[in-house]
Amino acid sequence: MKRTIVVGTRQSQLALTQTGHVIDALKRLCEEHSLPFDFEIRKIITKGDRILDVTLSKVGGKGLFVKEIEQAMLDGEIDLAVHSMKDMPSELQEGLVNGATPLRVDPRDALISRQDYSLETLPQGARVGTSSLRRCSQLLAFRPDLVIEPIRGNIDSRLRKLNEEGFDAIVLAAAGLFRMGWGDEITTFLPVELCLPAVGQGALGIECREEDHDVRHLLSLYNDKNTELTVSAERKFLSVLNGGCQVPIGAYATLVNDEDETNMISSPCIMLTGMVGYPDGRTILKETLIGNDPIRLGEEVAWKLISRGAGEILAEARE
Ligand SMILES: NCc1[nH]cc(CCC(=O)O)c1CC(=O)O
Repeated sequence: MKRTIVVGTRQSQLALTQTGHVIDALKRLCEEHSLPFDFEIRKIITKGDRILDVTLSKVGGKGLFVKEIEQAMLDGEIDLAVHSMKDMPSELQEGLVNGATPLRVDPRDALISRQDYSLETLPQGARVGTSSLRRCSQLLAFRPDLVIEPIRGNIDSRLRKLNEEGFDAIVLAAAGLFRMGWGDEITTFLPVELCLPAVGQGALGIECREEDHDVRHLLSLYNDKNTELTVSAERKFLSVLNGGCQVPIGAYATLVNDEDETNMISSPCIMLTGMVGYPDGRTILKETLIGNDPIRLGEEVAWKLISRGAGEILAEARE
């Protein structure tokens, strides 16, 4: 008897597309490993989807999109759910776990501009659309003359607004555009040195019930250890700073060496950069440290920034 795994998803095009990709990958793993599973999609409308017209940072509440999906999972209506890692809350509900962190794709932010402007060549006072305080802070630090204006909605409606609302450019995560097959829309990528990505950007998380051993076994086959390590350092950094999805915080971790001089595999070495900045870009604090343990590393980078005044910046940004 085949078990049908019910996959919950939000209705946005991005959510549906990501969920589709993950189901395809899981089906391939089931074939490879002779696992007897079928898959079925169930769409869920979350609170976050119903209030897209309100500024999300004002509505607050971490994991706005995730809560109802988690309840459906606890109720047994669905068995797993695919989340953009950067939208996944730091604390999952009791009884639920992140069963897999698949291989991360491009973590960078991308500039989509009319007339092929790069961030350097945008005219003085150009209007750039983004609702992210993190993007706003870093763009203004580099180009204080830019006029940053909020732009909300799904990726497709933001691309439409670029033209309809007369923006010179907008900034979106490259990952979402690639997953949608819209990579061609990208004018330039913002280097991570200029615009540090959101914690977990470009990665996915796959949530399931802690006790669901069939699903957890399947998901363990889909996990990417390196992505899991680097993303957990970034997420620890964020949780120490107590950041939600709308704070001027960024972080990006990579593995710096898998081997020591003798070419023996040594424990992975993680390099984590964290940033906190005023939304107007007048000050940006950044810190880079290297370490073996992702949790300690995340804490250390956060404490270092706190000792340099990150707490005051965040308190002001939250007002
Ligand atoms: N904040 C919304 C959001 N959540 C996840 C993505 C796609 C990128 C990703 O998976 O990291 C986006 C769009 C964006 O920021 O441009």
